[in-house]
Amino acid sequence: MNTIPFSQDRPLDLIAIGRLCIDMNANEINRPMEETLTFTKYLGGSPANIAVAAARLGLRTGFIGKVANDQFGNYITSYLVKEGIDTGNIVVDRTGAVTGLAFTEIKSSEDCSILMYRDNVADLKLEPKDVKEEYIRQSKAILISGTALSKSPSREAVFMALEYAIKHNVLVFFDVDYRPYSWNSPEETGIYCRMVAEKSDVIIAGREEFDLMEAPFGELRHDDWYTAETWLRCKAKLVMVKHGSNGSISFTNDGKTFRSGTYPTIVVKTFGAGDSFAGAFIYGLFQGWSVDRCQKFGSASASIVVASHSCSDAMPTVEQIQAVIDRNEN
Ligand SMILES: Nc1ncnc2c1ncn2[C@@H]1O[C@H](COP(=O)(O)OP(=O)(O)O)[C@@H](O)[C@H]1O
Ligand SMILES: O=C(O)C[C@@H](O)[C@H](O)C(=O)COP(=O)(O)O
Repeated sequence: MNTIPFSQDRPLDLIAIGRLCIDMNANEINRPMEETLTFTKYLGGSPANIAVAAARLGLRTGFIGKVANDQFGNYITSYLVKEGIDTGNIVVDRTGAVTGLAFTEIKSSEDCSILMYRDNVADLKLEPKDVKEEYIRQSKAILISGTALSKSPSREAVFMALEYAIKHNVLVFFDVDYRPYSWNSPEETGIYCRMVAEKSDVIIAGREEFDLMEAPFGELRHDDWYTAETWLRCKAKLVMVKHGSNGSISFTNDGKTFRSGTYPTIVVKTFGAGDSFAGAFIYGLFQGWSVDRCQKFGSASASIVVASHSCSDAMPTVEQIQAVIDRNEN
């Protein structure tokens, strides 16, 4: 029996919901932003990156989101189409909102940061009426990205998607994807993310992100076992705690624990690890693999993306990920 039971006979495997943006990644790496002259444009936004990862691996993937009515918006939609992602539920904003931009600074392989331009962004203008019950009903799973909860009306749109998913037995993946600049306060983040986590089947987050959700409700433990107990007591079947270059640990509702380290790689930049990890991990769950194997697959995928210049464009194929695993096992 699969660890994660998906509804069968649905035309789509995964629908991601939330941010569709642009990454501008510094071409002159190992330099501060002040000295960076040129950037390369890529599709960005955590759920967009995860959707590309999933589609490249062969999952039938769709997206619910809102893009600006401009050239960047057109670029985003056409990139997704090229990747075979269903864009029929991506709405074009008509209020003059803009595309979110992430300028990345790659100072060294350990020291990277992002300057975000996210005032009046189209992705956070997604409205409940943009979320179609019939579309969600057609999928085996949805992926909610926490940043979409940071502002209304996107927040309500996500809750609508969550309720439709529960109603139609669509599995809910929740990636907390904490981006402080999107929120008014850590308490606000904690409370809204907690409301989604309580109803999610699979929760994927870093240690600090779980701390945020646990913080407003008692003593902060920074403890993966406490985290697992907290969320497995709710609806979660699987809790994944990511620990950056120290790997990850996951817990399932049948009392099992799985650990994964990382694969050796030449790191160009740190970002993109979480999105590639999530995309490949989710793919593995769809194949009915053991959690252990999914976690290794996710980790191998991340090792490829951190060694690349981009996030979305660098998402690997099954064969590329398997080659990393094989190389390290022989
Ligand atoms: N420097 C690295 N080298 C190899 N793999 C890495 C590295 N950093 C992260 N990973 C892999 O990516 C996974 C997710 O990374 P993490 O940094 O925790 O996510 P996020 O990017 O969301 O913060 C880790 O559990 C690990 O498997
Ligand atoms: O999510 C964004 O808006 C920016 C991403 O496209 C970016 O490249 C990134 O930070 C990836 O996130 P991660 O995988 O959690 O490191």
